[in-house]
Amino acid sequence: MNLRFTKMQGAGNDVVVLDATRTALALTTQQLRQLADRRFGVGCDQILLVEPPQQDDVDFTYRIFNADGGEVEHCGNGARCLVRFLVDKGLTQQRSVRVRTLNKTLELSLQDDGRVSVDMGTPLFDHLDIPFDGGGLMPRHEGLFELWPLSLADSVSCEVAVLSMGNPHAVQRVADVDQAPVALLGPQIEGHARFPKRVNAGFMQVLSRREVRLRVYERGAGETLACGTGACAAVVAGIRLGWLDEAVEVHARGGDLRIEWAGISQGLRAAVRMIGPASTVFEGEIVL
Ligand SMILES: N[C@H](CCC[C@H](N)C(=O)O)C(=O)O
Repeated sequence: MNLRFTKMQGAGNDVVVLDATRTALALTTQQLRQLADRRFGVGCDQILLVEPPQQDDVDFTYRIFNADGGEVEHCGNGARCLVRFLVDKGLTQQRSVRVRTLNKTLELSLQDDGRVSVDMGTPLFDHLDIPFDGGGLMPRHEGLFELWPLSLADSVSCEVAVLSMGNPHAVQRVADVDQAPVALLGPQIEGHARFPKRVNAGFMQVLSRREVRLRVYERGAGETLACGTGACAAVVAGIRLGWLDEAVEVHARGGDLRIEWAGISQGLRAAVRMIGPASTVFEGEIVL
């Protein structure tokens, strides 16, 4: 099969975008993995498949596949790339579009400065929604947001905040992200038994109440240069834990994201807003 694709990146998190708005496209897990492979394929962290809407309150369906071929619920950096793709390809005449993922409806808006603003929806904290197995332990009292201990190999343990942005996240605070053992602990946290659907593992260094540095070992992709939902999860966790204000600059290794969540002043059901870059790197055709 010859397949046209567009290679894009948002803060260094790179994606392959496939247009299935006019012709249906069904790729096997093996084909997805090959597409994402940096030697045998194009190479990317995630593959985004754009399809016609399945419901009348959205403009497109937005499907996301990790480099391991698994379909997932959300990709924040990918969402920014998506609206840039839709506008550049003339698939929409609007500068704002609504898209539906597996479990979320997102509003994406192209800003005059070229960055993209995304309404990332409401974070979820109930362990069943993440999902997270607290092992019979429950928050010490209703509504308390706290860190949970995870036992790892060689008697190592860490404490993580757990929450969902539609996809699962476990965020820990570290003194220095450059020194954080992401390669060692990331895979152990990703596959930890307390996360039935695995998890994205965030490592956050708090520089001030309005600025953090973040590294994320992503479920199904490994460490990426940025993780949009990971940035949202880290800021929401930091706000609920009293470390951060309601608007934060997140410095990822591949670029900067602005995350806003008025979850304290407007209640936990407030939506998270993410603003950041998105750009096309190249177009091509691959033989799968
Ligand atoms: N690895 C994530 C999907 C991509 C998320 C990330 N690339 C983003 O920008 O949000 C997961 O399995 O939930």
